[in-house]
Amino acid sequence: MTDATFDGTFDGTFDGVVMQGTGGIWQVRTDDAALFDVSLRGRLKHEAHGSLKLAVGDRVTIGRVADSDSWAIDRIHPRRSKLARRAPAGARGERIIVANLDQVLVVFAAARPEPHPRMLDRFLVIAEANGLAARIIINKVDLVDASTIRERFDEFVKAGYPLHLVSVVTGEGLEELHDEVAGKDSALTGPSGVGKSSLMNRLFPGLDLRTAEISDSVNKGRHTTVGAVLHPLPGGGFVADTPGLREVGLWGIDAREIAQCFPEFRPLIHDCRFADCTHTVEPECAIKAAIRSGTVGKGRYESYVKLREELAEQS
Ligand SMILES: Nc1nc2c(ncn2[C@@H]2O[C@H](COP(=O)(O)OP(=O)(O)OP(=O)(O)O)[C@@H](O)[C@H]2O)c(=O)[nH]1
Ligand SMILES: [Zn+2]
Repeated sequence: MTDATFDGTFDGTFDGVVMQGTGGIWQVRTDDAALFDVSLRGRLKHEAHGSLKLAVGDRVTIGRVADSDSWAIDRIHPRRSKLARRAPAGARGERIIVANLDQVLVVFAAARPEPHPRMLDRFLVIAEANGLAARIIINKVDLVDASTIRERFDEFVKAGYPLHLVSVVTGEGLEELHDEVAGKDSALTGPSGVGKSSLMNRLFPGLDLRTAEISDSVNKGRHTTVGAVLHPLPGGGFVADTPGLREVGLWGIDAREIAQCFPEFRPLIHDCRFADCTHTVEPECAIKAAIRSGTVGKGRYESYVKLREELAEQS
């Protein structure tokens, strides 16, 4: 197998996906499910300081380095999407957490731990700022009465987010959720203890989310993998476990962009009297009118105001 970029350095090339990586060694899974530990070629390493930074989730072409047993990444394919942490103000560049995602799965629990809707807003804003679709999953619905949960998360349904009420214990809602995850490339996130691993292991038996085998060379000298790790799903697609996202701040998002990160605000923004309306103190603000009429949730608006203030302080 060769391709147009083959320059004689490799015996052959294969296409695959970067599953994980630390310390310059990356694990690539080829399209026929073989795993390789690879490094970046010198040329790409230099480019990595520019716009082309290799990330978990990237599609790559790898090849065997001639006259050796080692493999290297020959080419990084263009990305269709990315989940990135932007750099703090003043710093350059961004850190890509996962490339090539279809959606972000934000998992919270109905109870134990108690859900914080305003924390959920932060996860959703991160997804929106990256142009990614988000799906809200409320696990442990066996612990709380159904109408209480529905009421509690109604503002997110109004905002247009798909909401899955599920329980690993009773099996409720799992079939529908399975159909929305299978075959797709998803990032999994949410607070600790909400049941993310239990849920994925139940949806895809054998996935073994937290105990995924980290190849020795990839994890050399480290106790835990710091970056995202992809878990391939049977039948295609993957789930990316993204520990990094839990601490992701909203660094680098412009305060003026934040209203765009609330999907239920987007169709209203142009109806405000002032084109540069901040939706806080101005008269004839379409968003404040929507809160009064109940089409936009008060809690969501509270998050908007708080996040906007935080971001304004950064710049
Ligand atoms: N009642 C109830 N308990 C659940 C459910 N799903 C998971 N749990 C329990 O919740 C606890 C946390 O589950 P985990 O799967 O470890 O949670 P996690 O989100 O992966 O946690 P981290 O690894 O810390 O991020 C475990 O004790 C599970 O048995 C559920 O649907 N109902
Ligand atoms: Zn306004």
